[in-house]
Amino acid sequence: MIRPGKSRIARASVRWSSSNQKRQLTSPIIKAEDKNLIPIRTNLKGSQLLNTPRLNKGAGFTREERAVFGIEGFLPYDVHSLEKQAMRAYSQLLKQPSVILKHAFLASLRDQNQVLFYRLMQDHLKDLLGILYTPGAAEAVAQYSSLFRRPIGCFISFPNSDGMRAQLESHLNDINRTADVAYHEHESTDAIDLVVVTDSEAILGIGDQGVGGITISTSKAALYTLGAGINPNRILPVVLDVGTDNHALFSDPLYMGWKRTRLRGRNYDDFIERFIQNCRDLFPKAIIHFEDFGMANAHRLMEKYKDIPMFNDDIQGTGAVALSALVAAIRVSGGSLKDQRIVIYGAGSAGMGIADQIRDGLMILEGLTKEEAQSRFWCVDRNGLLVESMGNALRHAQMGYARRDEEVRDWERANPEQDAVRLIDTIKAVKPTVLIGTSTHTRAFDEEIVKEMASHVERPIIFPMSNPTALCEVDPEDAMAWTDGRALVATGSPFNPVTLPSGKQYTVAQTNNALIYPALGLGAILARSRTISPSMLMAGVHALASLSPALSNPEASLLPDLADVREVSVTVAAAVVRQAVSDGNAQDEATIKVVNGEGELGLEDYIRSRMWDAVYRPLELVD
Ligand SMILES: NC(=O)c1ccc[n+]([C@@H]2O[C@H](COP(=O)([O-])OP(=O)(O)OC[C@H]3O[C@@H](n4cnc5c(N)ncnc54)[C@H](O)[C@@H]3O)[C@@H](O)[C@H]2O)c1
Ligand SMILES: O=C(O)C[C@H](O)C(=O)O
Ligand SMILES: [Mn+2]
Repeated sequence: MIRPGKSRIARASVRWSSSNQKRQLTSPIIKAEDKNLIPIRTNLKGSQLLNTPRLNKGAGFTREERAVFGIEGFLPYDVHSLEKQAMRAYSQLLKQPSVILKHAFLASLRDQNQVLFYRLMQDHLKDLLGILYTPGAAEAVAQYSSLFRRPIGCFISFPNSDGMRAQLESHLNDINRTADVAYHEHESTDAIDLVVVTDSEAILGIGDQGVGGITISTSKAALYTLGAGINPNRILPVVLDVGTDNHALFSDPLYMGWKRTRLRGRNYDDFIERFIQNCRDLFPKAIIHFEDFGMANAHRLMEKYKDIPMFNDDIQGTGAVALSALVAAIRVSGGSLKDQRIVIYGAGSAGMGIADQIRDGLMILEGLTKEEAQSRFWCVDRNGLLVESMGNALRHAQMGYARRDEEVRDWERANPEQDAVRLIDTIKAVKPTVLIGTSTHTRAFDEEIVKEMASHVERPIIFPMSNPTALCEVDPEDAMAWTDGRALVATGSPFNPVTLPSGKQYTVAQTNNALIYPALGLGAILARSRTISPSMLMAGVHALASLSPALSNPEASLLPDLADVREVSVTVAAAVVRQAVSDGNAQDEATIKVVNGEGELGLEDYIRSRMWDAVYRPLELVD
């Protein structure tokens, strides 16, 4: 992905933060109340206003607003603060007996009162992330059609594709009618900064989910707001319904999507092209976030659209978060990135995205050639270790990583009858320092594998990154028990802290792309970057790695807590913006000025000042 000579991150200018350079997370000094929020102007009154989630305040409407907008008779008398409303909503949520019903409660709150939904989420982010996002979102996606109440997001279905432009325009008009997209003075009035789109072929680790994939787009969209303060009214979550190869959905009478096998080939490509061109026309400033596409399409589309502001979260976001965690882990284990022997189990979008990002890190930071960098990896997929003799069976993204057959010829095999070199064979022969799981293979890193790895290295670095929780390659508690607490572990889904043999608690970092993609998006939006370049990603990696708690305390988590993502995002977005400006990729004059030291605020405060907060803005009636 790094094109030699194109990246302007000069090797000499790149320094990983060392332990004494660890950055502190600071709390925002710019409060929502000080942001000079523009009143919302609307002509909606009465029940129409109450039924418009982007404007509704429920019991939070002031006395004056109730009189002006004709809603006194629609509401009980007392006026409640947003804080009190959030407390009530939280106690209602706690009464829901399961994760899926809690998720459904949050979805319906979002669909009633947007500000209250975000305020509740912000107040209890640590508790609620696992419900709204991974792992809760997985269940919600899978049960989409049975739990459906009211649609949220944008549905572009292939059989309706003649009207695609009109469908997108309707969303734009609807946003302009039911929301005031300019949140504060600096914001432009043309909506849509960000499109989050999935075609649902590879949702998390649960595969093809058809139209239910809309919930991954809406969850990722909510994380942009919670994690980086992107105005929710300027984000469009989209599902492209191109059919499904999940035949269980066909036989479900309640399934709500298009009951056809998945569109492939030319028709698929033309459909995606029309979607991208319509987005470029209607939302010229928007960046496009691709989520959970199948591996073959994900890589192809990323390559095809690399000259527009887009990124693939599963490939690039995941690569970036994994490299950040790896850099932190190496600080603790000692040694350098170039000394690592890295086994990746599950050579799909995420696995190969991680390989590419670490490879780029080796090239930029350690000055390795591409071939030297690729020689540090052994990738194992369903059919075993990737080797050159697999030929055409190798996917394009895997090619540079296939090992020479001679290398493995004399390896000891657990099952010599089989051609494939299994994970255990690879671990025995390679003696890896790093083992990353993106396979969706539950508990694949069993006791034998983990103990074998730990018998060769002092601090085995083990990242079981598959989501949701049930698909994780190893429970961190087991990994710690099998290594006497020596492993450095980070997982994709949230896990509780582990008690080590010493009696100390070990916090397991959540190595989830949610720790970095919101800030990548924010940085790209503020800079109005022409593309999202490899050097911007690498700048984000540096910034995130510099915030690792493990830099100052080797027993601490490898990455900041996902619940602190909003402050993490300020630092990461600042790095991304700076890189976009120094690459000549930024187009936003105001932001460029700030980076050049000509603004009223420093860059981080400027970023905070541009973030959306869950507060009620005053309402003004217009005719
Ligand atoms: N932590 C994160 O931020 C993050 C980000 C993206 C994806 N993921 C997770 O990574 C996993 C893979 O996602 P993806 O988008 O790369 O999917 P993918 O389908 O592109 O890749 C999965 C790969 O694993 C391989 N595989 C499946 N079963 C296997 C087995 N038994 N042994 C070896 N290989 C096997 C498949 O052949 C495929 O190449 C999912 O669980 C997803 O949730 C995590
Ligand atoms: O959604 C997540 O939790 C991360 C990631 O994008 C995934 O596909 O698993
Ligand atoms: Mn994903």
